[in-house]
Amino acid sequence: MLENYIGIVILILLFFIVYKTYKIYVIRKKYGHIPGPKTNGLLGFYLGNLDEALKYLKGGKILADMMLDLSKKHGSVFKFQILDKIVVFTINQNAVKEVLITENFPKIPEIYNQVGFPYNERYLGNGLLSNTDSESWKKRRNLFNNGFHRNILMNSIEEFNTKVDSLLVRLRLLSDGCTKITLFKEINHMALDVIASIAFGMNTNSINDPKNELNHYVYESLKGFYRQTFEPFIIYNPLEWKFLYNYKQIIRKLRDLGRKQILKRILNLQNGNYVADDILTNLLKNHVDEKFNVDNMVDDFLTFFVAGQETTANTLAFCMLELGRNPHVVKKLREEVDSVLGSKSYISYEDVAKLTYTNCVYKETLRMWPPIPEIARISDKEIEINGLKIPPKTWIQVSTYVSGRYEEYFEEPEKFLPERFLFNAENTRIKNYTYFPFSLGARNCIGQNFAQLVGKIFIAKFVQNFDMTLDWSQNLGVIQEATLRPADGTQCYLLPRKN
Ligand code: HEM
Repeated sequence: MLENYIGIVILILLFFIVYKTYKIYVIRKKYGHIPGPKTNGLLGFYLGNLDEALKYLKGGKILADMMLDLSKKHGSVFKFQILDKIVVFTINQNAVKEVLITENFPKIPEIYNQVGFPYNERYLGNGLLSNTDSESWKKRRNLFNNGFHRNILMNSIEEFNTKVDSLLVRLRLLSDGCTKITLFKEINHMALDVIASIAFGMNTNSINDPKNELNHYVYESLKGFYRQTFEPFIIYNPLEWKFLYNYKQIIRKLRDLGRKQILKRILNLQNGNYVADDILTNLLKNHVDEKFNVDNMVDDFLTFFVAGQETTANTLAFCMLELGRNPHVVKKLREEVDSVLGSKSYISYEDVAKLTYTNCVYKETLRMWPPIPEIARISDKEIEINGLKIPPKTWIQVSTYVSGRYEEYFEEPEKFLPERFLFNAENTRIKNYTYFPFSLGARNCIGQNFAQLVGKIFIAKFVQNFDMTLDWSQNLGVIQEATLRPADGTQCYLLPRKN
């Protein structure tokens, strides 16, 4: 009996190995005409370039650096293999345009389902970011486009100022020159408050009360989510089941919070009217399945925090790191800020438009340190890149990180040079489709104006108010989880500005 079972298991295993071998043989042949890194021996046949990727990670580098090194070696289009998957990577300008704009190839369900439903739990669900069905995405995007329009954001300028000011008040209390401050953490709280307030009319005050429920659950939900990306087999490990159970509870609590908030808004009860939680929960039940779908709304509620909070905070934490390394940039920034604002603390929309150099500093930060370094899509027709035919159903990866550091596109790419974004009369300094930290085309970032506004206001007010010294003992490198982030979160010491 036992021998029979073992025999069956061996047969299934053999069948699996033969199937995988054949599958890998076929895809390697299919993409044989595209250049790319070699794989090592028999193991390399099965694992592809996984060993090289792991070497980068173990060496404290990020995968985006591996792509950069490969593009220096193989040019603007190459392929790499991870297990039984071949990905075509490109920073070719025409290809970037074709993939993201002209053809607008679909998002890859295998990747975005992990964002929507990690461990089969509804997280961002079918929200804007993770939605892979173009028709349903279009309807939702149309719903939200207006809310993020420049004119609407202009009307919120006071609130942007207020939230940044709240953070400045807190930083002032810590600016004694010897208290170590982790700027990423502080800015992350502000980013949550500003999204909560402007997008949902919520007053969260994470800046002074980081333990508030929303901040806590968003933070914890992201932590668990990252593990899925880098430890895909966690679900099969019984020792991790407790973690998974707790993680799912966190997501459920976060979604409950979102549901209640949305209902409060819908029922227009938020203006000081207290509604007990259990009443709200009952109201909620009655609203499900009516003409609007509350679960879909919760998807987007979470999406705006998950897509907007960390990206905004990472960018500003990177920016502060670069300012710490480049005092001459701070000097120039201050000259601009002083001439536009003087001692004024309120920054109007018109002021923001005048902060040209500040804008360049923000853009240069995103060139070097885009929080979302690469984007993958799946082709739904054959395309040609540099004369190479790329078959339909190919995973194609494009990368603003690699483009932004590619010498053919940006001179002295390792240097932080905001001036490169000061456009000359012909507006030709930045080559087309080489810089896209907010992505391009129909599925670009809906929050980009929002992020830039809060970013520029923060940078201007920060240099207007503080002298910063970086803690040089911190890890000044970068980590790549779901997003790129300064490894130690930009640790520094602050003093009130002297001159
Ligand atoms: C510096 C800050 C930010 C950066 C660098 C950034 C970058 C991006 C990128 C690259 C994408 C495309 C992702 C993909 O194709 O998978 C994206 C999409 C998105 N972002 Fe942002 N983002 C930022 C801030 C924000 C903010 C503040 C919000 C909202 C408050 C936001 C909301 C979204 C949403 C909802 C999407 C999905 C859009 C769609 O597919 O229709 N982002 N973002």
